[in-house]
Amino acid sequence: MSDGLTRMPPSRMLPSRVLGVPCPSVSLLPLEKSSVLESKSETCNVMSVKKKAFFLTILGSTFLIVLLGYMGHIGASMCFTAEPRHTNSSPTSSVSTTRAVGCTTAQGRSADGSVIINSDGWSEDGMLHLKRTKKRLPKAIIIGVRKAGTRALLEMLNLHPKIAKASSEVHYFDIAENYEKGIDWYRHQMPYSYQDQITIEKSPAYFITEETPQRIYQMNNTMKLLLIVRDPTERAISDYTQIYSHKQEKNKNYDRFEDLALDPETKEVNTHYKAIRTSVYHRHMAQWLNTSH
Ligand SMILES: Nc1ncnc2c1ncn2[C@@H]1O[C@H](COP(=O)(O)OS(=O)(=O)O)[C@@H](OP(=O)(O)O)[C@H]1O
Repeated sequence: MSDGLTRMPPSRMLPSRVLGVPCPSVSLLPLEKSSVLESKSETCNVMSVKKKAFFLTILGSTFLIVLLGYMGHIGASMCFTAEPRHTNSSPTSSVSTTRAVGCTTAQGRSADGSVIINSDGWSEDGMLHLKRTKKRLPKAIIIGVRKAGTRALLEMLNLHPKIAKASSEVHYFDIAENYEKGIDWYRHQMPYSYQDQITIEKSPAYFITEETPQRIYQMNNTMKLLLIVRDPTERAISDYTQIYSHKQEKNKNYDRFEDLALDPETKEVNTHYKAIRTSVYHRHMAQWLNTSH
């Protein structure tokens, strides 16, 4: 009595290859020897199952590796600081956003020192940002005055889509250690921006630092300088209060404002005290006005 196995075409009954691997012990068997056939078939089936399991494991592992690699890519991308503000700030951004993924550790720079972005929208400096954006030197700087509302001014300006602000105070022109790092370092502190945007940074200490006007002038003599001032006495008190609270946070003592602001002997205003000195605007302004000569 035939058992079904013998009625099957050889190719279905005894696959000569299992997942592309030859099964020689089976492919040479005569069809009529059904008993042998069955036992061999079982052998082959067992082997086939093993091989299938083996190759499925390989396939599964490959899939897992690819999946993990993809997730790793996403994870890496998420580590970077995207600058979503630009997403809404350019008419081209809706197209750019979908392409703005990628990361690499290479430090690619163009001849003028700008960070290069390749055609896929991948940054060459390990940062995630939008295609066609790059780090550019500022065209405007809020130079001060400290405690006069410089942060508010920067944030308000930054509401405009054509403005790209540096996220923190850069202190390039007033701190010698930063200035010595050079113009590329300074550019690197800037946000990614489109060509038609104005990059802006604020470092209120610039206004009162003697070297700053000349340094800015040397870098760009058409730089737009923004100065916001406040009632000098209120500004000095605000300045004192900030430092006082920092001292308190560290459980450190700090003199009273009147003891610092007034000369202890003459009781005149102590213009050597920094909070007062900063408020004598005309002295600092003279430095700026004389710079280009
Ligand atoms: N719109 C507006 N009008 C008036 N005053 C304002 C405004 N925005 C900020 N401020 C006050 O400015 C003080 C903070 O100034 P800055 O942002 O320049 O401070 S800092 O130099 O960056 O530390 C801080 O002053 P004090 O509160 O006296 O410390 C802010 O309250």
